[in-house]
Amino acid sequence: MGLHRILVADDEESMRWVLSKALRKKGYSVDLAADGNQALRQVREQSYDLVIVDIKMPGMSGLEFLDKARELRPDLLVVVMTAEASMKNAVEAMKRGAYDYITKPFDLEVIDAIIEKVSRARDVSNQVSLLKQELKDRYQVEKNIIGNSAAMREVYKTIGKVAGSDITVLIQGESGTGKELIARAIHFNSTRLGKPFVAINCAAIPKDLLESELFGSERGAFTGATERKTGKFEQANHGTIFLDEIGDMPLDLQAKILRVLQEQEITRIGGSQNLSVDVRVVAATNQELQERVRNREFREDLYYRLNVVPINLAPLRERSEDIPALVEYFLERACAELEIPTKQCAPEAMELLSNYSWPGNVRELENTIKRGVILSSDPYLTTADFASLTNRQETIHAIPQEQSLESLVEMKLRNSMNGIEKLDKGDIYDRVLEQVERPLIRYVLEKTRGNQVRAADILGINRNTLRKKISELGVSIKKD
Ligand SMILES: Nc1ncnc2c1ncn2[C@@H]1O[C@H](COP(=O)(O)OP(=O)(O)OP(=O)(O)O)[C@@H](O)[C@H]1O
Repeated sequence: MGLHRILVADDEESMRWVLSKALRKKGYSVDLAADGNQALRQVREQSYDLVIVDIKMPGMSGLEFLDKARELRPDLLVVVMTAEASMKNAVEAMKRGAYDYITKPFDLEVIDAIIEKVSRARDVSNQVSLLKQELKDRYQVEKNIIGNSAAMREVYKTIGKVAGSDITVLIQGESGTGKELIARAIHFNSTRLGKPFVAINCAAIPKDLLESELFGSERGAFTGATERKTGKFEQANHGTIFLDEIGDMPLDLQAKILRVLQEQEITRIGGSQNLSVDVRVVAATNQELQERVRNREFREDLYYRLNVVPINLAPLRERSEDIPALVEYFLERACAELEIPTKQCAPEAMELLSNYSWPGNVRELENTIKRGVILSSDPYLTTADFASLTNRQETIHAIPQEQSLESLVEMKLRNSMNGIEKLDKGDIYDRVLEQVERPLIRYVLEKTRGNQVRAADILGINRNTLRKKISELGVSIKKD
């Protein structure tokens, strides 16, 4: 965490020079401003870990800057520099929220001490906010796992038993049964709470990229590796890694995962150093792993190593007594999202839902309820609202991701286009498409770090079309 970026604002050029030289020598990135206005502009445009500002500057004074800067960024840490003679100013600055003050003239050691103090304070405050967030998540996880069937009660018992230790857990279950939800519950109920939970879907990442995603790579390890990259195992240090769809992992990588489990060590691609990591592994699969072991597609030793404690999530059709509670839960959530009073499900509709086979499991049920809520204008959902269940059995579960995106877009559209029928004319069609295109392109460019050739390939559009769209839509490209 620590400090990286510092802004120094002083009208005295010599002071700027001395401070920037000293700070840069210590490896910080330093920006300079010659007056309060310029400093404020920079604070608006950049994010700084620390601002060191002279209190006495022409134009906007340091105190005025302090007020305005903290209005823009309430968490900004500002240290003011003041002449010894004007202690009153220092007191005033502290009252207005300065983090500390230094009296001029000062030795560079004073600056070192301040930076050390700021660094420590930032680390503590970062840790506190991480903990707060994760406690919140934990609370939500507990509240968010629904189901009181014997099968689910067994799952809760196992979570309780394994959460306190570092035992490796293998969660098996069909797609959409809640494997990731359970993995999170294990993490958030363990002593690793407050440390990272890192999930990676081994089936979603191309095989040749998976290794560097997991273990990281050194600069120059392969073409295109222009900088060092930390892998998911390093990111999950002291926390939990969730290896989803582990059954899809290629055999050579399986051997490497086994090594991490045995030795708690990883090596970045292109690196020679072994790095020790302390990571709890929770893996999941929707395939018959034992079958894959028999077919020699999955290493037997890894299977036993992962399967220390198995959790089997039954498909929803085998625990249909959980369906009514899940329906109510998803009804409440969908209506809250739409900011409408909670809808109910008529008894016959509930029966229909309870008897359906749910090949896409809980995820499919969740999407079906969302869709029902959006499309019906009545406070009661009836069998008519779910009539399509009988004839879309074959297709709906094949595209759960797309369907949920569609529901989400539909929900937003309906929410934001109230009264549209009163318009005589408009350009709604183009404007809506633009609003979908822009975030899509921005997202893919972000993921490809601004590489337009790769982005066009992923999007499946022509490179020139992409270029045109970027300029027409005014997509800004962030390269980090
Ligand atoms: N018992 C449950 N209570 C409430 N929500 C659930 C439950 N089980 C699953 N869900 C919800 O269903 C959706 C799918 O769950 P999740 O992603 O955990 O499934 P998965 O088994 O990991 O799926 P996949 O194998 O496709 O990755 C999520 O939105 C999750 O919150």
